Amino acid sequence: MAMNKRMVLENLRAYYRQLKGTTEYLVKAVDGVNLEIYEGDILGLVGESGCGKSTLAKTLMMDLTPPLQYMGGKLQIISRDGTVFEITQFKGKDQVKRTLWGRHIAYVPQDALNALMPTIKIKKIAYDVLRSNESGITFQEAVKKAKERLTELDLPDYVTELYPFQLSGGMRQRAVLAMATLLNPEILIVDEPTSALDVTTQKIVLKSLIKLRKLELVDSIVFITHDISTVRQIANRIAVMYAGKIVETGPTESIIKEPLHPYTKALIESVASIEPEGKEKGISYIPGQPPNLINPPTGCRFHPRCPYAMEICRREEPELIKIDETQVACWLYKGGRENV
Ligand SMILES: Nc1ncnc2c1ncn2[C@@H]1O[C@H](COP(=O)(O)OP(=O)(O)OP(=O)(O)O)[C@@H](O)[C@H]1O
Repeated sequence: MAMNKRMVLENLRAYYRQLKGTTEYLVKAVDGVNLEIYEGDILGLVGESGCGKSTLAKTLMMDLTPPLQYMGGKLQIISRDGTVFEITQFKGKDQVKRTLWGRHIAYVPQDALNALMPTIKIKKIAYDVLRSNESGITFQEAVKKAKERLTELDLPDYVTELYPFQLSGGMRQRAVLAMATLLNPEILIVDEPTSALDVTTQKIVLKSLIKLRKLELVDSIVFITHDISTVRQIANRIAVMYAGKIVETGPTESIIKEPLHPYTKALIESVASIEPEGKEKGISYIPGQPPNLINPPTGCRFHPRCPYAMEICRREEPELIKIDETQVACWLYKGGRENV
């Protein structure tokens, strides 16, 4: 089955410029990311805290403000009608914002629960979003569309009449999703959408995300989390990020059941050993620490923590190679899976 690409990232790089005294340091938070996102994907982007997931989300939006800066690489959105947007060729953030945000790509950040202005009713928020795309739309038409979208996400339509502060956490999170997707963007990026919610509410929010996909209100979702067990419930594909790079991508089941990269293995084992109690945010049970991204390790960035590290791993960086449906960047697989 031919799959339509919706987003292509090639060697994408974005660094934080940090000044200590008179010396400038570059924090290489997104450092050569290669990834393809397809129509129909719910892609789980996983990795420990600090590996660059949120920075990658900002880079996908080209929502870059100092000290974060684009450093190179390719970033494309392919729209439903086949238009290819070369995002890095745009002239500044304003042009990206006008052309792409909300229409082709939407982002619900980590602090989305507080993102809505508490003193503006949901219907006014919807009107502003819809008017930005279609200046002639009337207030009544906008409210009607907002009610439809809220209903699609199983929220009562009177939510339009409420202020964000009147909504519970779960309802507010779904209202944010509804508002972010009013213009049916091809791509929706959600950063830790459920981490602040209790388990029951988490399930409801995950259901809303699945619905956005099923109803084809969005084509592809990138779901960012440090929690691989949440991703398992919703994603068809997983991309594993470590120290600014994607180290493995593939179908959810093969990543969970047969992880190839030693980092993915460690990540999955760490979850298996701590469930269900120890899932507090940010806790890592993988021995060692993620590296400093100012001076990351040479070769494979995971080699100092890797139980299988070989000489070549310290010296040379592994490229992503294809093994069945999975892509993995690891020297263990240089000669194919049989070599391991
Ligand atoms: N404003 C900043 N200036 C300098 N470095 C930063 C800045 N913001 C983030 N970083 C660094 O960039 C790296 C990636 O951070 P990022 O927030 O993208 O990771 P993450 O995987 O999303 O983590 P989390 O799950 O905790 O949100 C980290 O090393 C972090 O310390």
